[in-house]
Amino acid sequence: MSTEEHAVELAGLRHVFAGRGRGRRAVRDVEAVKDVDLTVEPGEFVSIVGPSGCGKSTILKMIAGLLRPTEGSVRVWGEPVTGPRRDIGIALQDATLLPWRDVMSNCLFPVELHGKVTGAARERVSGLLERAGLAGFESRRPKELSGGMRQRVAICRALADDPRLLLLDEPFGSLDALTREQMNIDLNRIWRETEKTALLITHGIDEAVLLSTRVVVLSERPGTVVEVVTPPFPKERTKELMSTPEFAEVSGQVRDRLFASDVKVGG
Ligand SMILES: Nc1ncnc2c1ncn2[C@@H]1O[C@H](COP(=O)(O)OP(=O)(O)OP(=O)(O)O)[C@@H](O)[C@H]1O
Repeated sequence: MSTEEHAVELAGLRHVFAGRGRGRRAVRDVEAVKDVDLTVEPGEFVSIVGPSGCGKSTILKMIAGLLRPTEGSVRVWGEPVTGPRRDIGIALQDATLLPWRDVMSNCLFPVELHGKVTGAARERVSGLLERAGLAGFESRRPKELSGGMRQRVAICRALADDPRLLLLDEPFGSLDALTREQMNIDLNRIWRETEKTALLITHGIDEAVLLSTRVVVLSERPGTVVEVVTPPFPKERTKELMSTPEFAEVSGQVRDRLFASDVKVGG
């Protein structure tokens, strides 16, 4: 492990999805991301925003070890990523909970995959569920929960094996605006209390500014970093913050860059 330990280090990252076939039915190669350089420090909450299809999920999958870069390197805690890692937790847009398992055993699933479920793991999950406002729902099945509750379970599950890095791909994309705002406040609290490093992909500019220590703006596909905005707010974020002129200014900065980034960078 390197002495200077970044949580995530992306250098010259490029990914091309290979095409297939020939002639009129051929599917062309797609260059999803290129020249992505980004470093995330321990304890940060970094959001990635960018136009639809600019390669955000592709970047996340490469960090998670689910997809190999065509060029460049991905390091997590100083080590090259060669496949899925136990110290990375992931939550996606769809909660993808197992319908026949209750909340507790859904959360314990990644712990089971990696070994034995100990009393300590159960306790950790109970603590997470409590922080997520789900105490008392441990024995419920996913279908007995609301959409927001299911997403909270998915985040608890991502944290269940005590990962050092949390990867979130549009986890609240399917929720209504009000629930989403509440989830953001909850996620900020969970992030502060668990002291994890988090990387979030989102289409929500306000969500990114509200949650993040840094917001990374990508260009249109092939996605590359065009701006990094640092919201100058304390770690604890509140709903009230969103109505301040300072918040509006930072959101405006991200929004302007995002619309400007609709212009292709580097051809
Ligand atoms: N498995 C795949 N095979 C081929 N092309 C793919 C594959 N996955 C993604 N792509 C292409 O790569 C590009 C980037 O996709 P990606 O899902 O990373 O974008 P995104 O920024 O996350 O999009 P969105 O914001 O719409 O969710 C898109 O053009 C997409 O069509």
